[in-house]
Amino acid sequence: MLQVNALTKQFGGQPVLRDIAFRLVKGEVLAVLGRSGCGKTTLLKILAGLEAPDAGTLSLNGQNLLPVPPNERQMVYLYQEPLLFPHLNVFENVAFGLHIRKVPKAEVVEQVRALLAELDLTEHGQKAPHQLSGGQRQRVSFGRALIIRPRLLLLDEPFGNLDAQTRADMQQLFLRVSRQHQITSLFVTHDSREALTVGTRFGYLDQGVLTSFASVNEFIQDPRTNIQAELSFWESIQQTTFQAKNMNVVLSAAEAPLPRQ
Ligand SMILES: Nc1ncnc2c1ncn2[C@@H]1O[C@H](COP(=O)(O)OP(=O)(O)OP(=O)(O)O)[C@@H](O)[C@H]1O
Repeated sequence: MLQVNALTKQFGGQPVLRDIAFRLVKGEVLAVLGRSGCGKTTLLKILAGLEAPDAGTLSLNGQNLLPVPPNERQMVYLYQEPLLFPHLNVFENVAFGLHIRKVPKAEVVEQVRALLAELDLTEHGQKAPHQLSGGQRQRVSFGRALIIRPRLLLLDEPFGNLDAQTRADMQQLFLRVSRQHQITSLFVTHDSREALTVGTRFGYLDQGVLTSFASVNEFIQDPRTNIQAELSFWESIQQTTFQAKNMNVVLSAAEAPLPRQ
């Protein structure tokens, strides 16, 4: 279990995170919605060990994480821009984390093949990163993360650069794979629909204050998430279209020649 308590951070006297507290059980995905500049990246960097908090505690399965250096936290931080080694092909990029852990070669081949198949990348194993599409590169990056069985996956708008369809496909893939491997994740996004799709728990970060919601309904109902406003917008569009269609039916009926008596 990940436990975060009373975490605070300032930059130049300006508070960026205020008294952040939450718990995450294995396999849960905390989707944190927040506007630009609300402190999402700072929170992820503190969890990953790339920034130090000013105060607060951070523990994973009872272990105090604060003294643990980033490379020993067994966390993976995924951003919008997939980080791949340009000189290694897809297979070797995914295998990298196993090679540095001295996993026997035959086992590496078996694990990487299985993961590439899961990520629909089997036919791209020999390609270099520059020969892939953005969505494929992001899948390889995901594969590099998953292969080392991270204790916590930190996702910072990971699909923000992808077109709407590829983004939706990646969300589904994330859901399938993270459920299957019981990956605990903190997924930050500006997009409420993405938060609703990937999250099992929900939070809203505003000016460094994290609100955790007890249920998806509370998250949807909170006006700050803007979900109700968006739903009303789509309902009004639907109504307008419906009325326009009906109007067309009435007009075309009026224009139709009268049946002969
Ligand atoms: N190293 C730093 N030094 C000074 N200020 C910083 C530093 N890092 C972040 N900040 C400030 O902290 C605030 C939060 O930054 P952060 O990157 O966490 O925001 P964010 O929510 O991830 O935004 P975005 O979605 O735009 O990436 C911003 O006002 C930013 O300018």
